[in-house]
Amino acid sequence: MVQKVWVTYNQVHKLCQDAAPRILSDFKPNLIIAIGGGGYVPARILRSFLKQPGSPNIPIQAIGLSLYESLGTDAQVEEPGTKVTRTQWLDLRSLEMANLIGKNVLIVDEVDDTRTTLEYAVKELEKDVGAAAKEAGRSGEVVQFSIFVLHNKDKAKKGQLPKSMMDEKRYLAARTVGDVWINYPWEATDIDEHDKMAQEQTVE
Ligand SMILES: O=P(O)(O)OC[C@H]1O[C@H](OP(=O)(O)OP(=O)(O)O)[C@H](O)[C@@H]1O
Ligand SMILES: Nc1nc2[nH]cnc2c(=O)[nH]1
Repeated sequence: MVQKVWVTYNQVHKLCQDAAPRILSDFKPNLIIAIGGGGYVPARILRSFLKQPGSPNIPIQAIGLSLYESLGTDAQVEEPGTKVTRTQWLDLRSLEMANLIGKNVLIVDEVDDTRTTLEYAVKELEKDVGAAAKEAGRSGEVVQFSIFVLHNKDKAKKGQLPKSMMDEKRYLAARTVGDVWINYPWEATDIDEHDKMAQEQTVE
């Protein structure tokens, strides 16, 4: 049986707060792309910590990717699917997205498990953004992608991220954990029970 851990809203908030200075100094994002559903709440919290006086908020765009589904008898632990499903994508022909060419984009998700989702997101975004830049006659200008996740599971990964991203340390996990199942607060149907489980557990 896989070990389960419970993470509270306050813990998520503080993980975003702790990571923000490093994201601001090293990644300097012009745009956040949240991978839904799990990336939405961390992305929104992070935006408040990335706000600089005198500068506008960093915009958040969303992509919807789904790999896991509830299949087994244990409703709390989901099984990985075999392929990533796109439920929402960016409109790269919009004016706002064209403005992104040559800028820094921070991809946000809550958890890096097998890395399948992040590999898919980075590959597909690089491909689409590259094509948009070419179309705009600006192929020389790349979009620099970086990644922020709340939790990275320390395990053999099925997906790979670009070597340059890892070498240049454009990947940040607020916490590295073992191969446990993390229950996030936004998945809870009874938040008081969720918080109770979080309080009673022995692991942080
Ligand atoms: O590293 P991986 O093994 O790819 O797993 C991580 C992904 O799995 C979860 O998404 P899920 O497919 O459950 O969709 P959801 O965010 O809408 O719940 C999570 O939000 C990540 O996107
Ligand atoms: N909630 C949740 N979703 C996941 N998707 C992949 N791993 C996890 C996990 O540990 N918790």
